[in-house]
Amino acid sequence: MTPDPRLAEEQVHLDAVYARLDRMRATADRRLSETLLESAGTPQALSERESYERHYTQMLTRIDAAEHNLYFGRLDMSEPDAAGNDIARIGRMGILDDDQVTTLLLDWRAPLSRPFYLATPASPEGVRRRRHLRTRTRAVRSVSDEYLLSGEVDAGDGHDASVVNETALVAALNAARTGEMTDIVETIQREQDEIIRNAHRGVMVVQGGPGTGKTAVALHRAAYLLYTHRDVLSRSGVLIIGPNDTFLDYIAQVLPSLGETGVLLSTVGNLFPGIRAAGVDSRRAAELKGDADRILPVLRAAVRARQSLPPAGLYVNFDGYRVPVDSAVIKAARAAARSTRRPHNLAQRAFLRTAFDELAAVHARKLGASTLDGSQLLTAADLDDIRVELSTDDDVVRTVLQFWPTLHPQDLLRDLYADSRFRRGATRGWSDEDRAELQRDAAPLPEAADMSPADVPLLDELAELIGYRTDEALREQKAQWRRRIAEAQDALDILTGSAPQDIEDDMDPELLMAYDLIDAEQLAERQEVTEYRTTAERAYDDRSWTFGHVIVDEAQELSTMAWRMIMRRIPNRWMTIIGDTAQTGDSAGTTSWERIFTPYVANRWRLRELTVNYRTPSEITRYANRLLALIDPSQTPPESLRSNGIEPYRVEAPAGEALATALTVAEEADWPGLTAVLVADTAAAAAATADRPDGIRVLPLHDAKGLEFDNVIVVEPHALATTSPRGLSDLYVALTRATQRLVVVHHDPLPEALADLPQKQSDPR
Ligand SMILES: Nc1ncnc2c1ncn2[C@@H]1O[C@H](COP(=O)(O)OP(=O)(O)OP(=O)(O)O)[C@@H](O)[C@H]1O
Repeated sequence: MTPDPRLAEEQVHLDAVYARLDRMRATADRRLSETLLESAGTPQALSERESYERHYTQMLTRIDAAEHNLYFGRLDMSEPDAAGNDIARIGRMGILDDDQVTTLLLDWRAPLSRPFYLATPASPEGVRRRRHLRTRTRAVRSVSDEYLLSGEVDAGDGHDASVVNETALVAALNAARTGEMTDIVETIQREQDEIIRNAHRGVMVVQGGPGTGKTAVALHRAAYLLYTHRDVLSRSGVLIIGPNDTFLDYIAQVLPSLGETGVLLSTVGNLFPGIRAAGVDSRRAAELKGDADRILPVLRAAVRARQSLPPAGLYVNFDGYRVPVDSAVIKAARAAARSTRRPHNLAQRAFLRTAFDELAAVHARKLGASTLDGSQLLTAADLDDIRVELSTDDDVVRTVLQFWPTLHPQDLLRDLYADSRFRRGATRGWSDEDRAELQRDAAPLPEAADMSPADVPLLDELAELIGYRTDEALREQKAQWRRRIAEAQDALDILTGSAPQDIEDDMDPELLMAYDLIDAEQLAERQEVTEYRTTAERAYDDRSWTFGHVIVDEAQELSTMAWRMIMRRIPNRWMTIIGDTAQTGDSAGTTSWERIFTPYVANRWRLRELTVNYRTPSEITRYANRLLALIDPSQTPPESLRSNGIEPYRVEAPAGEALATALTVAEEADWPGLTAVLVADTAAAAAATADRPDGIRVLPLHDAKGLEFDNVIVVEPHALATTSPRGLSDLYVALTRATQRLVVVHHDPLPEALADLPQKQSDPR
């Protein structure tokens, strides 16, 4: 067979592009080394060095990310442009030649690349021919062409369009899964492209069934927005929220593979600085904590309960007198603080000011009253003096502050859970059962370990009510640090000034601490350097950070309290929301987008839908769609793009042995690719996970959300469908995780949607 001349032609261009990429890499490498060698004496020089260093490092990251499949598409236009060009080559990054004028490669996100994704024979967008290239290790392996103008057939150059038997899309969909999501830049489809590049600057909800590419679209939209609005977004950052850490690990490589690293990926549970929520709630507790109508009044009441009144007969000793601190004084101070309408901690100053005014007045009345007629003998200046003295008397300040103490969100939430009287007062109108759901022992756990994901939005809400800012807390920590350094310096001066020569042999442990702190000084200097942290890192540490764009994936799982927390991070409301209400498993989650967004943006949110299922072959989708009809008959089931001829089947297991049987099926079958065994019970999944051969994973359903595998075994669907109130949705999620093969292993009777699955005794390949 004669070699295809198109391969040679494209190889010439590919070589030129890689050669240029290598030169760009060498230049960036050299500049980075030079930058690192420069000394940075002044803070300004240090700052400049840091910013160059970041620039070259990012450039190298982009270059490295683009290495694989750098050049993948070409458009031949029907008319040349003004400069006489009628060919556009499209790749993972834009590349200009050494002259900085000639375009060797267009970035896939550039406007000129768009027809590559949009053109169809019905609407060719000026494109005559679209070419897909498959390359590996810098060599062109295959080329396939599509002719978009009528009359031009796929044969003009003597070669059939299907040099590759499958189109790039089908090849991508059939590829074995690696356990990590990959990018789809080469095969983005029209309805997906319209969402990725959508110019709407408000809330856009992307609804679509399982496997329609919602997550893929969200990630490519992030990459597109960073490219198109780099100035704004590199300063304010992009936040992507996912349902759990397993999911975030699964998608973590997609943006770096597109050369974008400045995005913060987080779960709701990790969104409060300093907290990694590891606690677990009962379903009812999570539901109560997630429901703003139920829990917000409780949090408000908890803060107000800390604004208390003194017991009768309380006084402070001041200047040899007993000054009463009675309800009237504290009530006046409390009213003054509340009238500021500021959060609790920030209103404390007003509280104290009024309290000292009142106490000074009480004291002055006693001290300065004329014995003749009771008239006030003290002047206004005397009263001022008393006020100042009261406000600098530790005992007085401590006594008064009990009634408007400085609050900390975590301490307050722990008290609410652990102190039954406090909880009872804050949860008026709740049933005893619901109240008991909040109860938790006051175990002296290490910081943050006891908080659950549902607690995190409550901490955030309390931080708002209290006026607690983590960046202020960090600043305070830093200030403390500097004070300690200064003290250490004093100690060191004394130590070295008066030290005997043999101090090294005879060191007092107390004095050693001074040396330790001097070491710490260098650390403190490094802290200064952390001012140049990346946007994502700074945003992570700062609760009050507001992002330029926020993407929420699996958004149907979020509670109303979680939404309040997220909305605080994005006051401009430029958001992309990805989800499928039919997959809602969390009982605090949503079944209606309208209910979620109307309070924030009224009716100014847009809905976009994805309709094609790229993941699941039609053999599997048939069963999943029956469930969808039960969950929400109004939803149109997504269409499967392909069929693979592998029929799902069931295997019956002895009582109590469904999981063991499923594992045997998985191991004996030895199917190609990754296999997931999905169960309802988290503990059973954890116990069965150890010692599995590579390629077989046992997962509780919650951790499989958003993921996909070549082969999926669903264990005991009846249990999945009945364990939670949203059980049918859970089963729907389970059935739609497979890209190739679905097997159901059960002992209990099957839900009706699966009742006609053919049975197999043992699994044939
Ligand atoms: N245009 C495309 N080209 C190639 N692969 C695609 C395309 N669109 C989607 N896919 C693939 O289809 C699979 C499903 O995509 P994705 O996980 O984004 O779907 P989803 O809608 O988020 O699904 P779910 O709701 O079930 O989590 C992924 O493997 C993804 O890479």
